[in-house]
Amino acid sequence: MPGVSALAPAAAMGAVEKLVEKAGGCAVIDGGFATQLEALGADINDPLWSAACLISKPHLVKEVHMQYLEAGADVIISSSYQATIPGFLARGMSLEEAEGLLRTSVKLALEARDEFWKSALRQSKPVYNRALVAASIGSYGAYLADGSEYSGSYGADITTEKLKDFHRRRLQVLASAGPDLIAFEAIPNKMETQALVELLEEENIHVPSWICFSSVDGKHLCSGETFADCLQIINSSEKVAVVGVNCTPPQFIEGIIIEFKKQTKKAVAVYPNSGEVWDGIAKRWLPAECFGHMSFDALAKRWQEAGASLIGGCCRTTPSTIRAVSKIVKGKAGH
Ligand code: MET
Ligand SMILES: [Zn+2]
Repeated sequence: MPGVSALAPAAAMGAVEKLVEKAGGCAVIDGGFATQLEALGADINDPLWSAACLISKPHLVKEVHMQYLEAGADVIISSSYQATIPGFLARGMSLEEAEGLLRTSVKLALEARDEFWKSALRQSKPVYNRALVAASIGSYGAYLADGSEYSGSYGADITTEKLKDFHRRRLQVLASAGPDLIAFEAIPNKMETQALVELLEEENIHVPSWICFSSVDGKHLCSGETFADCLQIINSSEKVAVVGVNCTPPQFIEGIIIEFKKQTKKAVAVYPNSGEVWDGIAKRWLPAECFGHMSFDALAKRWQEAGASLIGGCCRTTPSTIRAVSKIVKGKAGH
């Protein structure tokens, strides 16, 4: 059954549908995680990127989660995007240590959520919902850190089976660490989409997933393959509750939502980047190409009207972006 109708009884609703309903039809996702870690002084110029902080600065990881919760995020995404077992092993860690760090990423997000929720209840702040914790899983390309994250070209030797093997153990470890959701982020091609859908079945993962693609032209995945082809694969899976795009320029999002709404009944999540472009060679952000005169939050209102059920931000967005998004999509002042 793809998706659950708006009239489904509460008992039949999944965690995401319940949250979206509680949030008034549109839930807010957090913003750029690595971006905010850097803003707090962390050095993420590392093959493990933001996941390096799991080793050196776990208190900053928790602090970033707290800041996004405070800003109004209904979903926070763990710091495991670029945390991989082979990545940690290459750092000289044991398998136990590597798996422990993956679990730590979920634990830090759960602790932040629980502490924040406790204090929101104490202060009876009705603007907040109890947030969900999504365990982040980046693509194989994010692990390679060679630019293929945004090209989707994994080379002739890569097969669906190899991609499943790459993702298998991390998925098992993260799913067993107690998150509310698994968030596959910035998936750049169809082969990886197929691998993830098959893996969720094979491993019989009970935590609901979302799969978000990245796009550089607003019409295709980074690989050039169509959203329609990938959504068809995902529609057949009951394990995937949400589909969407992240780390994609904001000017493409409205068109993408319209396309997705034609192709799927699943809830649609969008959390674009700021529109700045990552130059992987020079390792710096280039200024945003013009996306009209609209601010990120004004665009978010249009994404909501176009049918997105979850809206947030990705790289180069910050807690103030999320505060503004939360205000505009929930129509509530006061964060
Ligand atoms: N959740 C990750 C982050 O915000 C997504 C990165 S997309 C390249 O750091
Ligand atoms: Zn991003």
